[in-house]
Amino acid sequence: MSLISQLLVLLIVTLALRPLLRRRRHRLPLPPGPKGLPIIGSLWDISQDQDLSWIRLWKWSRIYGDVFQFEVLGHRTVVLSSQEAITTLLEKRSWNYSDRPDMPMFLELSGAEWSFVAFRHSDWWRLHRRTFHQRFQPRVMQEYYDIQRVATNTLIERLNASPDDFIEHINKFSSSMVLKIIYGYTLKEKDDPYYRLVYDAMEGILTGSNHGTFWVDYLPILKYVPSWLPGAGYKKKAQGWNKSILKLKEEPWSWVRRAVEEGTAEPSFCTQSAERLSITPGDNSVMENVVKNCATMSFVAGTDTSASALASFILAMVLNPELQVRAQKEIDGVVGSGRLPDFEDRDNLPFVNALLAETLRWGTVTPLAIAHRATDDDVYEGHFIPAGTTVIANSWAVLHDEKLYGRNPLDFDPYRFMNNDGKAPPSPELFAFGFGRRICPGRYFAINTIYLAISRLLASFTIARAIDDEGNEIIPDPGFTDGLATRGPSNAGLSREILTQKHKNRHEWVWGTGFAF
Ligand code: HEM
Repeated sequence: MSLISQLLVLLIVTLALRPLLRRRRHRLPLPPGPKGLPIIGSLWDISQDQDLSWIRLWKWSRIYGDVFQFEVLGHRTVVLSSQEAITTLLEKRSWNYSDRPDMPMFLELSGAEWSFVAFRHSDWWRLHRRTFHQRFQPRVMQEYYDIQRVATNTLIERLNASPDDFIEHINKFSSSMVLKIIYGYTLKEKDDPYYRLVYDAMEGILTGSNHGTFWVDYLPILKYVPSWLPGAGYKKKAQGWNKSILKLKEEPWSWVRRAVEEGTAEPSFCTQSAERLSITPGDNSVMENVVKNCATMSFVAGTDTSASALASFILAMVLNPELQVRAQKEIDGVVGSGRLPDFEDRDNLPFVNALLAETLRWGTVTPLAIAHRATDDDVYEGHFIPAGTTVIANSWAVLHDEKLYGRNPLDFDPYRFMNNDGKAPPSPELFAFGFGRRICPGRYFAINTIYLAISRLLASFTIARAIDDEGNEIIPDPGFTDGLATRGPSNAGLSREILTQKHKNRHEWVWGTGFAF
């Protein structure tokens, strides 16, 4: 029998026997869910539904409940869509839900072995998390203020010079900050190699790490299938991503290494961690590898996420000009026109804070967070959750729950956070950054970044609607992209409608309250 036939037989036998071999370890029923077909389970339903992944899961939750399950190729996934279920399982019982499902597409085939976001719950993951946390805990945040101020001012200058390129400017804004903090590297104005590198790798990272996008995540044996076999397109995709994903780890680190050798290195996450852990860059120690992994992880995690939140904010301002006027009045009243808003102004800017909260809620950057996995068998409200189950929290569903955030959750409405009767809804920060022991460790830095950018943009510009050839305002479609991290303007809503108006009377950034920086 040829190798292919052997592999196919092995595959079919594995799939057919999986349900039979699975022990029924508990008498309680599994959570409700779609029945699915023999062997493939709900794969057909999933592949037929063209909705964004979190909308599809939200729709299923309306049919099967806030805790439902489905099976694909013998792999069980439980989806949590309510605050109660997420808090109980992922927060209160985080000892059992801090593992990750296997992500062979991402970690092995695409070469992202540095990505500790995808590591199993293990000592190896703990070592990375501790190393990262040292430089991203709240008490360190002030050390980054100057870098955040300079990056925000540069963003304003770039927007003023070429407003049409606003998507590129916000991308550069967030990557310039992480490059500086992590490697001590200053982003070049044009053709920066590391900026290009991270965006070259981004498609593979966002798609590959979204668990379940590829069958191989459900059936890891498929990673051994030769890439020339029909249907093995995922392997070719992974090979295409592999090069830039690997380079992401090596190239910026080599730059730091050279800078250290030449005595020109600026203090950064890399140099400070190396000093603290007595590593010499290039010594090939275990800890050198850990620091390199953490650095690469931060470069990636910190680049697209904050940029995505800012893109959603800009879209929200284009859609809701009256909110912008109100926020600008608040800023003018508190800060005046002689300087830009700063970190210490934050407590005095309640409406700007409400805009920030609503941006995190409405434009949910990571709508399905990142998949967790149950380590041991568990029971929730009379339903059995077997060990090994993948557990997905639908953060988007919770952040759009009318019971928590009031009416019209699809509308951008910061007033929902301005309630003075003591019944303000829960802070979106509780759901926007993941859960339990795997909660985003970069969230303090991300919130500071978004706050400063929002408040300084509002103080500097009025973000106006584009005008079409007939003189009518263009109202962009608030479309969101699919994947691990989404984007408000999606390069489809705002950019397609506004940026492609390049040579017409288009999107307008009007110089605002008239101060200099
Ligand atoms: C708006 C900005 C951001 C959002 C919405 C966001 C969201 C998330 C989410 C949902 C997770 C998964 C949590 C879970 O598994 O439950 C995560 C993990 C992570 N994030 Fe962020 N993040 C943001 C910014 C950042 C930044 C700026 C950094 C670093 C500088 C960062 C570093 C990380 C790391 C290292 C992990 C992996 C944690 C682990 O698996 O233990 N994030 N983030």
